[in-house]
Amino acid sequence: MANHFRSPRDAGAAEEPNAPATTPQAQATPQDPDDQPELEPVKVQTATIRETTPVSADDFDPSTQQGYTSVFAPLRDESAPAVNRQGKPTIAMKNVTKIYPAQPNKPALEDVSLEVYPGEFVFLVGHSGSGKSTFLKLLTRELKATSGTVMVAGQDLSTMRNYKVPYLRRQIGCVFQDFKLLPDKTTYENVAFTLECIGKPRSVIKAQVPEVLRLVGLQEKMDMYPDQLSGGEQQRVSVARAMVNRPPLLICDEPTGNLDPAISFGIMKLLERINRSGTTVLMATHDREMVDSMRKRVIALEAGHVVRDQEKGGYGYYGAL
Ligand SMILES: Nc1ncnc2c1ncn2[C@@H]1O[C@H](COP(=O)(O)OP(=O)(O)OP(=O)(O)O)[C@@H](O)[C@H]1O
Repeated sequence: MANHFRSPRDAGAAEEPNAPATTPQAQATPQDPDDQPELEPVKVQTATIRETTPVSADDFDPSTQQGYTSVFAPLRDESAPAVNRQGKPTIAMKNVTKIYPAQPNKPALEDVSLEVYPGEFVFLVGHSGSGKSTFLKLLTRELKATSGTVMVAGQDLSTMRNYKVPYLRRQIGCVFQDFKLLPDKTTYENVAFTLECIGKPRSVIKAQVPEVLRLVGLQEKMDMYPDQLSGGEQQRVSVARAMVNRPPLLICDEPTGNLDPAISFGIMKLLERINRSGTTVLMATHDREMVDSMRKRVIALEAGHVVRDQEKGGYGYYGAL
């Protein structure tokens, strides 16, 4: 059995001001210690997840551990009204323009203003080169806007000092097309690494990692390395890693881009479930079928402009280019 509890190799990396949000150490969030509701395990693709106790050698009550937060939040009632758009938005962009120095006459984004509220599920669609990745990178402060204001979770990224950026990124889970797993770490270790890097106690890690792996249906593959997993399984590890600390915002850049349709559907159902437990999800995608079947809010970009912002929208005509 792999050593789940070895020290992080470079826990200090979490505090690097410019650590990209693509890394596990960038993903975390403030915790609510009272948030420990139970939830039925999810059915992922064809595998039924058995109701088991968390895989742990020790018999202890994780909820008594300081810093423990269950990843199993209650699901929002599906028949409940759509998201309440009052209060503080998770994302607020006002007149945002981004110009790359290499293309000074062609803004990648121009005068973009929009708001995304807590609990929303939003698809970001558009042709290749329309500005989707630029949009997402502005939210993690991988890029800074040339002008305008970008607010995430109430924080103004335009004026945020570099040393605060890692703390911002702890509130944003990221899932990418190419998974970005650490190849020399097991499933368990890949997820645990996120918590290790932000200094979570070993007892908390030991409780939360099996719990989140159970949620994504990988509790029986905890000791496998990424190259022993299928693409869909790897993506589920990366989803587990992104949400192990229950970030309020989950950003997904083409999360199903490398997966076949059936597997993609399982990933989308997982993301939808995470969303229904309160996490705001923003997903850039070219997956027309997925967007059309989910009927969520759709924001469409064309040449750096928002050309559509539609409740329960479809993909639109972006497939040909
Ligand atoms: N580092 C960069 N330097 C200069 N121009 C860039 C840079 N990154 C992106 N661009 C340009 O900005 C525009 C938007 O690119 P972006 O990557 O955001 O599009 P996208 O919608 O994510 O595309 P795709 O769907 O292919 O990933 C494009 O014209 C692109 O060429």
